[in-house]
Amino acid sequence: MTDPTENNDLEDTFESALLRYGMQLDEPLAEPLRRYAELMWKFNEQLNLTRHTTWDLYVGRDLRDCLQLAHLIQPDEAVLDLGSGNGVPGIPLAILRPDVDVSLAESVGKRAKVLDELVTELNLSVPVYASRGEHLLEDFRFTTIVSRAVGSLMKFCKWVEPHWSSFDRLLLVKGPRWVEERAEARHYGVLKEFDLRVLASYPLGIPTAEDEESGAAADRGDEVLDDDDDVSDLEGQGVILQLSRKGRFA
Ligand SMILES: C[S@@+](CC[C@H](N)C(=O)[O-])C[C@H]1O[C@@H](n2cnc3c(N)ncnc32)[C@H](O)[C@@H]1O
Repeated sequence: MTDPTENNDLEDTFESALLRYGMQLDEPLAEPLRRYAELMWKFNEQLNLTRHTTWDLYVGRDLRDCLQLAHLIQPDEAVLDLGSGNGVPGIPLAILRPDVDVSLAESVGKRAKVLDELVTELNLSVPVYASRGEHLLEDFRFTTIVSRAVGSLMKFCKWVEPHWSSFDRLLLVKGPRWVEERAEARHYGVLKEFDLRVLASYPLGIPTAEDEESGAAADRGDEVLDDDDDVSDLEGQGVILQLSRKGRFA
């Protein structure tokens, strides 16, 4: 697998990055996704929103995660992106899945204001709440909470623990360190009441021919992970974890 950030010879356009990562998007989706990145980078000059300021990083890290997530949401769901920051994954998800009601929660007021401007400019019908996501759960109900780069598995279990009647499942986009997060959460006993599943796993970086052949970016099915399950086959991969109440998605 190649790390695109180390190769200065690669052409850095949206189209070439999509090609390199083997992603195909129809123009009606590609256009707003391109525009979102351009707007985000414009706001990034005033406020620290993202370090992914090349097309390769945007496509290879942000879009890759959002496309994986988009496959895992059922029609007509109500989704909350908790800790939206720059809008990932909520904004691309709203573009990719217009049938889904997406809301964004961001606790830092200045970032929430920028998110508001982004969704307005992109003509998306996406409410933005300048609030801690878990506080919203006191007044609203969602089917799925999605989140990336906001907190450890253990933190999430604690944040949402009093609010499980306000949503059905959590989908967390995680890098390879999720294995240590799982060990920490197990150690403190916070996973006892929950089922943890790896809904998707995928290679980080540009997929190789072998990745394509072996189906490395594959749905993992919906097996609940047992305490002693060997997950070494997922080493170095990105994953989407689903946390739900025991037996809820049996
Ligand atoms: C590292 S950024 C990640 C942004 C984006 N999700 C991404 O993947 O690039 C984390 C963001 O979550 C926000 N945040 C942290 N805890 C939060 C909470 N409990 N509710 C809402 N926002 C939160 C922070 O203010 C920050 O903007």
